[in-house]
Amino acid sequence: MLIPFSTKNCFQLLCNLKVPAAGFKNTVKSGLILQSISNDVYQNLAVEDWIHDHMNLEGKPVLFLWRNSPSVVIGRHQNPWQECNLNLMREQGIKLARRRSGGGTVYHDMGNINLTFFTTKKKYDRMENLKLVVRALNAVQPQLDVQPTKRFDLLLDGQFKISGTASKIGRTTAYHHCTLLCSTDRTFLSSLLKSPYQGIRSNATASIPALVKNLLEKDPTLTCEVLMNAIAAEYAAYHQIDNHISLINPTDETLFPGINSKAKELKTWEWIYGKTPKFSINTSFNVLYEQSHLEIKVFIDIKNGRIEICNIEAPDHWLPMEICDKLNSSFIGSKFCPIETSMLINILHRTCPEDDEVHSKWNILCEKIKGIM
Ligand SMILES: Nc1ncnc2c1ncn2[C@@H]1O[C@H](COP(=O)(O)OC(=O)CCCC[C@@H]2CCSS2)[C@@H](O)[C@H]1O
Repeated sequence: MLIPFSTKNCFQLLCNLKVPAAGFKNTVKSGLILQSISNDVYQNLAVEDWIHDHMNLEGKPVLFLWRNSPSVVIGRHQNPWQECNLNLMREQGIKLARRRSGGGTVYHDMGNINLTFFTTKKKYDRMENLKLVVRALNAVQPQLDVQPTKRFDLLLDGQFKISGTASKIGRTTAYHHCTLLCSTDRTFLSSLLKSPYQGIRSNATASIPALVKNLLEKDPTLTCEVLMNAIAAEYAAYHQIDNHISLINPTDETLFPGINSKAKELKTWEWIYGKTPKFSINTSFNVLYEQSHLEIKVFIDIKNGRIEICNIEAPDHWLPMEICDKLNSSFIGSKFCPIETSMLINILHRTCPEDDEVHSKWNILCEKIKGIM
């Protein structure tokens, strides 16, 4: 449902945004600049969904500025096991989010700015938006050499990526969102975006790795605050609107009715992992058991994030096939996820409570499988 700008809802939006009514009438021709007070990636992505689904952007473009606590954001059609180090992320408490737009995987932290340009489908123009960002950067530092590329990245000094782009085009409205690296932890970025998982086969969209750099490394005055203000000023000038950034709270249901359920959906396992395009894993592990080396072969098919086919093969003298197959069949239908695997093995143990040796061998196999989840 589109909620036009002039409805009660939008009136509320503008009031709550603290835009003085008179000032709004006199100075604002069209458009809004919003900035989130939240650093939660799911809440901020929910704001994008809400604006996309409910606002009538005809003649009233919106710029949304937002930053997140450390998170990895994958594209709509990507495979997180292929794109990032999920074990490291869990260890470090890094959130994983799947966005609704296509494209590759990026890392966000408080040193990365996200910009979402909302327009009607007709007015959607990524190059125009990127040129606006370049003008803003040059307004604060005229010496910066920043250029948009054909794939809508922004490159610093002709070689370092400082911004990546993705977009979503709906029936009537569209948005183009991009990152801007100001002072992100680059070491962390590259270690998180390196997948340790081997033998994955899939048709999921693959990311295009690039050399990245922070703007602050080029000029220490280019802080996130300076950059956000510069972009807002350039946006206001370009659209001839008031240079005012309205702070919004993405959990405010009076402003965005239904937004919390959008954030909740974006946080679910079913959305983040379950939307992964079907894939398979063909790999092997070496296991040391009582001084001998064993080779364990693994073939797994995963659909909607759940195990569809599972063939774990151990040497028959170590674990007879029928015992190994009990483990294989217990995996069918379960989430490709270490927590679910731990629960599953506990249930399986209860089917033969007295056999400690089998338990320990199943445990060894499960620990190995959890390592690739
Ligand atoms: N934050 C950030 N900014 C720019 N480039 C990055 C970033 N994080 C990682 N990278 C580099 O880009 C590639 C992936 O490039 P690739 O071109 O595959 O993907 C993208 O650029 C997607 C951009 C999505 C922007 C959205 C805006 C709001 S929510 S996320 C990655 O391997 C790194 O080398």
